[in-house]
Formats: sequence, structure tokens, C-alpha cells
Amino acid sequence: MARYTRLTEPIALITLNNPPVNALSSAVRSGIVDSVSQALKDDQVKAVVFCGENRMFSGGADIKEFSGSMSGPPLVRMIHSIEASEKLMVAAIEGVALGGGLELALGCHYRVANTKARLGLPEVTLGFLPGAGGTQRLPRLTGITAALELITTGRQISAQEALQLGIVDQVTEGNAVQAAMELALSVIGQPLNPRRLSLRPPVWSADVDSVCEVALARVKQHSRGAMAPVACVQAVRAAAMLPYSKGMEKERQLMDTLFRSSQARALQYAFFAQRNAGKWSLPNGARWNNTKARDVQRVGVIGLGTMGRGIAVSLVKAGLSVVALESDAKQLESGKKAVTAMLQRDAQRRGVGSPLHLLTFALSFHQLKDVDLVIEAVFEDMNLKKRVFSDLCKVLRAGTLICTNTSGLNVDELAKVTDRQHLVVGMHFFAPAHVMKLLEVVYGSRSSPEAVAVAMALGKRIQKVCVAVGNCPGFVGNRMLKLYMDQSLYLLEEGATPEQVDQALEEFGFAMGIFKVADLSGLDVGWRVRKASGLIGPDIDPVNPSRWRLGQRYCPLPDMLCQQGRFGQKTGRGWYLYNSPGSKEAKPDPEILNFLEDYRLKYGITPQRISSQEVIERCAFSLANEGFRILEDGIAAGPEDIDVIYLFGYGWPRHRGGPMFYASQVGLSVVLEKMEHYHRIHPDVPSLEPSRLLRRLVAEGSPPIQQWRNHIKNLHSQL
Ligand SMILES: CCCCCCCCCCCCC/C=C/C(=O)SCCNC(=O)CCNC(=O)[C@H](O)C(C)(C)COP(=O)(O)OP(=O)(O)OC[C@H]1O[C@@H](n2cnc3c(N)ncnc32)[C@H](O)[C@@H]1OP(=O)(O)O
Repeated sequence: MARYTRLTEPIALITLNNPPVNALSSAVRSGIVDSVSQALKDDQVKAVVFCGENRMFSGGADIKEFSGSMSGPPLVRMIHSIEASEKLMVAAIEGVALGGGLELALGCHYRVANTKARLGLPEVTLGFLPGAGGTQRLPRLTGITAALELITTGRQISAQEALQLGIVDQVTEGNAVQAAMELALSVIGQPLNPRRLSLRPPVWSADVDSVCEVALARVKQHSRGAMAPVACVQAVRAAAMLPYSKGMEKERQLMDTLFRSSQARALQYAFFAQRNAGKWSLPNGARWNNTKARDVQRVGVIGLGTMGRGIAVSLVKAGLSVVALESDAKQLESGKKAVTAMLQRDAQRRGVGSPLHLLTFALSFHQLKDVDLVIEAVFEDMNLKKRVFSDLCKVLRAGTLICTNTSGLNVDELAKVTDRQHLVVGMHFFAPAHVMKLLEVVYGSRSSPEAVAVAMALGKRIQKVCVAVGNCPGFVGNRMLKLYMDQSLYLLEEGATPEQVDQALEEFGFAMGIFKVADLSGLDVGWRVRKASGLIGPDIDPVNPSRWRLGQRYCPLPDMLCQQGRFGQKTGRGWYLYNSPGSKEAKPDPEILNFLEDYRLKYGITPQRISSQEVIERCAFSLANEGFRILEDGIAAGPEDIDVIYLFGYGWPRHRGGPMFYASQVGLSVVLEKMEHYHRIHPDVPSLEPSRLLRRLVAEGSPPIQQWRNHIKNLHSQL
């Protein structure tokens, strides 16, 4: 796990060997300790160079170990003894030096990095802080301001930036191990004390307190209730105010608290859930590792509205060649302008050449004849999409995949109009498609494993977090969203205000409350969908609309707002008031409060006091309850996939893991009890009835979330 090599020069090489990222597992730490002791015992060895196998220094401490009982040599002590060693220690950084990996390098007396290396302390993203001395050593190298920024954000930096900040001593285009050896030979014998960071005074900033206050205010504003960024500021402040040993005590204290927190558990769960999502599986047994994806080079994008533009930009940025099609010249021209401007801006920002040569704009389907895959992104209308699909079949080569960017329409129904049902899948992007990371890849009943593999691989290539999901109305994300939205609306009927609901959700950690999100997306979008689905029609009285549709409770409030032309931000009025159409600052609107009061009076609803706790329980538990139904139906392969969808597509706070993880943390029996309670009070809302899977998991002793997949398998095998 750490290989010791005695070189001909007076140098020993210690190679960390724990693929794929050389994480500092207990075995690796033991290997390092043994190797260092071997080097110290060998009188001929004057210097030690640390490096990683496969040109990868280290991805840090082994995150998997954090959920068990930690054994082996502690990282803090190991790094301390490396720093205190009487022999010269040099880190040769290639690939990445992250977290504990960088902390190990900071314990060395010199650091050399390859130009392509990336360095960082991302522990904050896992719910704690660089607890192996990173909060105390880094500020002593870079000064407080830079250390605060790096540690509180977890940002990874290039070798070049690391050199500018003083984190590495040398950057090389060539082999970092070779360069580290040469550096070692040139400094052997020089005093080591000045190189021991723990002995250095911190690089003082004129006013540590005010720098830390500013940092604290910034992290509080962005952290949405996450504790780790705040603790990171406190630890770095200690580095500036206290001697090293006291600073280390503070780091340890803060680490102890964070390490045990549910937030750290949630963030570490999210780390693995995200990586797990790529390991897709289908109910027929096809999986990521038994299905080959063929290569895609040329993609057609149909429709250059908001979604199509974002999709085209994402594809071109990843180096794919794109044919973008519109139905008329005017729309093509406006799409072309927008896509070109987005790509040029991006190239300018990143300091790279413009990729516009990869783009072709077209008005005729015939120009798509050579593409490997098409993504249809026309208006969300089944008949229109069907027309596009059958037109496509007339021009596409036999093996070309047809993907639909629908947010919830039936993929099987669309596939039926084609001559290649096995090559049809959904690719549900989220707006704005060039920014949002999530991609739901929707397999229909006839989609071939290869088609799913191709869509997943393409999604990964354009840097999306892809989740394979089954075909049902709304798929996973929007199917759950509907119930979340319904609950929020019922809360308004029962006495809450949009601000009150949003405030509770934002305090919980959502990036934005649901009513602000609705205003941003445009209330008319849902209105159109409800009209198309027959929920609103000529038989509904527009003045006194019924609160009962299709056999269950229905809230007509959003329809009534739309009738008043209140479509949200774009019209300057929605659930909130805006200074002008298009402006973003949402202000409470007294008109809405009167409107809600009149509505309750009209329907004889006595307003109740709604607590924040009730808002969270009804919204979050409804999401989880529907998540359980999705698992029962086999639409998602596991709870982690659902959580990834909510983390990357719906602003669920990462430090709460996702709705399914949250339910597991609150306790499944508590969630069951609450759902039973709310269903008793609101029997007209069938979705509040606890799902079968939730009941079953509780009956089986509420197993940890990592075991739910087995229970679901058993449930399916009994059906
Ligand atoms: C009880 C109270 C006690 C309290 C006190 C406790 C004191 C304890 C002190 C401990 C001090 C610890 C201080 C240090 C902490 C850390 O170092 S935490 C880890 C910090 N590092 C990271 O966050 C990096 C995470 N990894 C990445 O960002 C990326 O993986 C990568 C390294 C940049 C590589 O990316 P890519 O090539 O895209 O590959 P991936 O798909 O992401 O990963 C490949 C597989 O490797 C697994 N993996 C990656 N990193 C780690 C890791 N650090 N530990 C374990 N496993 C890791 C990843 O899950 C993938 O696995 P598979 O999916 O199985 O292939």
C-alpha cells in the first residue's frame, strides 16, 4: 500500500499505492509509517521523496473509513512526524493532492508539482475541515485571506496558482518525481527548521479579526445552514491568533464536533451517491459494466428554444459536432445569435479558442442524415413531438438514436411512432441546460441497454451528473415535485403565506423557496400543462373553480393567478411582486395576502397557524413518500439515485443528503407516523397515505439506507 524504493542516489522513494486515487487508507498510512522508519534507519538515505502510483499523488483520506471505526496510524501524528523528521522530505505531486493528500504534502519540507496537477482542501464539501493540520499549516504559507478562501470553499487550484500562492516550491512540465529528486539533491544538508510550517509564524494580515468577520459573513450567506464552512473560518482564525499547538487543539475540537454530525454523514453519503449514479442498472439486468456504449461524434439538436440552446452549448463545449435545427428562418436566426453569443462568452471567460466551427445551423431535416444521435427539444406537446419523431425516421440512418428532452411525457408513446423503438430514450435536461448538472436518462419499455449506455456516456461527456430512470409521468424528479408543490399550495389554502412557506424551506437549506422557484420558472408553464391534461377546461367555473378534480383535492390558486396575468418574474407579478417585469428581487405582495384571505372566505376555510415544522414535514416527507413509491415501481434503481436527482436538479441542500437520506436520518418510523397523521387530517389527499415500502421498511426495523436496495429486491420478488 506504500512501496519503499531505495534509489542509487541518497534518496528513498515512498510510493502511495491504493488505486484508483491513492486514498490514505489505514493500510496506506501504516505503509508510510513503516517506510519512513526504514528510511530514517538507513544512514545512506539523506532524503525521502513521496509520490503516488499511476501519476496520482493522493485523493486524500479514505472517505469510506469515516463511517467505520478508524484504525491504523492517525494521519495527524503521521504528518507531524514526517515534518519533524531530521531527514529531508519532499512531495512530488502529480494528478491530484487533495485533502489529506495535500496535508501530507504540507508536512513535507518541499513540494514540487507537475503543471497538470490540481491541489485543494475539499474537506468542507464532506462536512468537516482539513483536520490533519491543514487549517494550521496552509495559512502559515499563503496568509489568512487565501487560506480562508481555499479552505471554506474547497476549491481546487492549478499547480500554477499553487506556485503563486507559495503552496508549492516548483512546477515542472516533466516528471514531478524526477524534479523532486533533483530539488532534494540540491538542498540536502540545508537547515530544515525554516521549512517546517508548524514552526513558522502565520503570515499576519493587518486585521485578522475583520478579515475573519468578512469571511464568516460570506460563508453564512452561502452555506444555507451548513456548519463546516463556519468551523473552517474558526479554525483558520485560530491559526492566526494562537501558537501552532493551541491552533491544532482548536482544529481537533472543531473536527470532533463536525466529524460526528449528521451533516458530515449526509455530505459523505452524497459524495458516494453521486458516483454510484453512473453505475446504472436496468430491471432486465443490463448494467453499466456489461453494456458497451458506441461512440457519438455528431449530434442533431431539434428546436432552439431555451432548452435546445443550452443543450447545443453543452455539446459543443465538450467538443461534439452539432447540427442545430429550427422550423423557420426567423427562429433559427434568433437561436443562432443566442448560441453563438453563449459560446463566445464562455470561450472568452475560459481563455480558450472559440468552438463555433463545430456548429451547423439547419432548416431541413435532411441535414441531420449523418448524425449519430438526435436530441429533440421542441415544445412540450405530445403531438408535435410525435410529428418530429416520424419525420426524423425518414432521414436518419438506421442506427441513429433518437432522444427526447421531455420533462415528463411518455417516452414509450413517442417511441411507438418510430421505426426504432429500441433506439429511443429520454434525455431530460434541466434549465438552463448548459448550467444545470442533472440529466435524467429515461429508458422506455423497449429502449435497448445500448441506447441507455450511449445516452449515459454522452451525458457524462458533457459533464452532467446522469441518472437512469424508468418511464412514468414526470419520471423521478417532476413526479415527486408535483406532490411537493401540491403540499405547498394546500398550506396556502390552510393559512400560510408564500413568504412563510419559502422562508421555512430556505431555513431548511433549499436554495430558493418553492414559490420563488415557481415565479422564476413562469406560472404559465404549469397552467398550460394542466389545461392540456384536462384539469382545467370549459366546464370549470373560472370565478368559483372547484377544489375537487379527478376524484381528489385540487388547489386552483395558481390557475386563478394566471387568469389575472400573474405569470411570475416575467410579468413582474406572481406569488411575489417584482419592481418590473424580469426583475429578480421578490417582495411580499399585500394583494396576494388579500387574495388568499378572500379565497379562504369564499370557500369557508378557517385559516390555521402553520408552523415551519409542519411546512418541512409536509413538503419533505411527501417527497420521500413518493420516492418510496418510485422505488416500489422500479422507476429508480435505489434511494441514492433519487437523492442525486434532488441534489443536482431541485436545490435540495447537500448537507441534508437528499429527501430519502433525510427520511432515513429523521427515522423511518417518525416519517411513517407523520404521514399517517397528515393523511388522517387530509383524507382527500391520497398521496399523503404512507407508501407500502415505507411501511414495510419500518416493519423490518428501519434498516440503514445502504440496505434498502435488498429490501426492495425482496419486495419485487414477492410481487
Ligand atoms: C469519533 C470522533 C473522531 C473525530 C476525530 C477524527 C479525526 C480524524 C482525522 C482525520 C483527518 C482527515 C483530514 C483529511 C480528510 C480528507 O482527506 S477527506 C478526503 C478529501 N478528498 C476529497 O474530497 C477528494 C475526493 N475525490 C475526488 O474529488 C475525486 O474522486 C478525484 C480524486 C478528483 C478523482 O476524480 P475522478 O477521476 O473523476 O474519479 P471519481 O469517480 O471521483 O473517483 C474514482 C473512485 O475513487 C473513489 N474515491 C475518490 N476519492 C476517494 C477518497 N478520498 N476516499 C475513498 N474513495 C475515494 C470514488 O468513490 C470512486 O470510487 P468508485 O466509484 O468505486 O470507482
